[in-house]
Amino acid sequence: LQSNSQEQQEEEDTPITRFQKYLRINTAHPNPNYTAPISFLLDQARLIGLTSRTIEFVPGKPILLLTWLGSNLNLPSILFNSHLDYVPAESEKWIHPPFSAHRTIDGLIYARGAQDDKCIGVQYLEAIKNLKSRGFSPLRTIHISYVPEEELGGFDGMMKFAASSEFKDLNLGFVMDEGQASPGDEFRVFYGERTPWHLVIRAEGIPGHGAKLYDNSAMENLMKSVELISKFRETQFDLVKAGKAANSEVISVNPVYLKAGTPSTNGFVMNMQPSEAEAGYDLRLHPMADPNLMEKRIAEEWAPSIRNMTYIFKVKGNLRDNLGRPIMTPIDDSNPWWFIFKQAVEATGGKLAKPEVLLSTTDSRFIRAMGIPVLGFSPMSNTPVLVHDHNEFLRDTVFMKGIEVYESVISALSSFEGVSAQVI
Ligand SMILES: CSCC[C@H](NC=O)C(=O)O
Ligand SMILES: [Zn+2]
Ligand SMILES: [Zn+2]
Repeated sequence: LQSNSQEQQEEEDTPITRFQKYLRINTAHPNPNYTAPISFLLDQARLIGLTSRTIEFVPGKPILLLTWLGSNLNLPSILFNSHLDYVPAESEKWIHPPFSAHRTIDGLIYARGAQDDKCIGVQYLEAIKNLKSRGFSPLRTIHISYVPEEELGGFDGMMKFAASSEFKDLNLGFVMDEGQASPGDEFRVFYGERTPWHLVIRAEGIPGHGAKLYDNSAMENLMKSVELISKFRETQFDLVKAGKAANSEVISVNPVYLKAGTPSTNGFVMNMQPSEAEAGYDLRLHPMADPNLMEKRIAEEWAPSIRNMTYIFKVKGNLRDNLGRPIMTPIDDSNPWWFIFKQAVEATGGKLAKPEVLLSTTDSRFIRAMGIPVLGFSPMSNTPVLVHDHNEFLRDTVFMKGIEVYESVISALSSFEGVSAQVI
């Protein structure tokens, strides 16, 4: 009986079943399907009455842009962004298959992407659909973007889009992008995020017999650095453990690979000390961190040339905008969007937690770097943070509440007339 009612439930066309359909389209790396989700979204957009455009900066990696024109085309527009891709999932380690979007009797929807970030991609559309059916008409133009490749750093997605003339022509005044779930009653909101530096350090030395003790081998030099980096990591982690800083307020540095040794047919040659060794690290820097100080530490302590070491950055995100300011969206009197957003959330009975800097990284950084204010927000309260984890889920009632929150947020932001000219 139960399975029957579940099947019936899934045949209906509701916001929840549309969410499930979107989740089931496999957009996991390394081979995300970008055509299927875009055709799904285009169907929705047509039904709702939004205009659409796809732009392809990199072949096979399209961006979908949906638009609801405002009544005053002179005012800067607003953008709601989400990404099409999600990270892979180890199916056999999940309690429900990650690509089936199973909804339990209790209303939990298990799926890769349920939190990160297909929820918001559908909620934006559902909210607009409801606003349209209530006869609302926006003053400012509303855009919704669906971008590829966020999970790989956005280099073939938002980075190219943000640098384009198409983006400039949108004349954006304010942008909303993904946030993160909140285990408590309050919604979380992000005004900035840490910047990624992907660092590779390399040591070279003369090879030698595995039985010989000698100075300056590649391995010895690399291991010295590994120890120093671990010590630095500990100083940062200690601040967090002592309650002196939040996780996102310190500099994190985590080893992600080690590469050394001379390969043989059954593993590695065991009696040879190798002539080259390298290690990869994922660093994340708070926007207020000093990038010059960090690079000095890397050059002088972690990869000093006097120990035959070199370093390169695979990724080195900017910490400052073109005017030299830390890349953060103001959340004070200087940013009226912040107050409109906050009021709109509170009007639905929602409460906001103290605004935060995000631990990880999203596409927002490319937009903030251009001086456009961005808030990161995914309306998921009373929900454990399961981004990139096994058993990612979202409760149906939380998803539905999020639609209501976006109705309020979208209508408020798109009705904002702007700061009136100052009277002298
Ligand atoms: C090099 S930026 C990578 C972006 C990625 N975003 C989500 O997890 C992250 O690792 O934070
Ligand atoms: Zn995401
Ligand atoms: Zn992610």
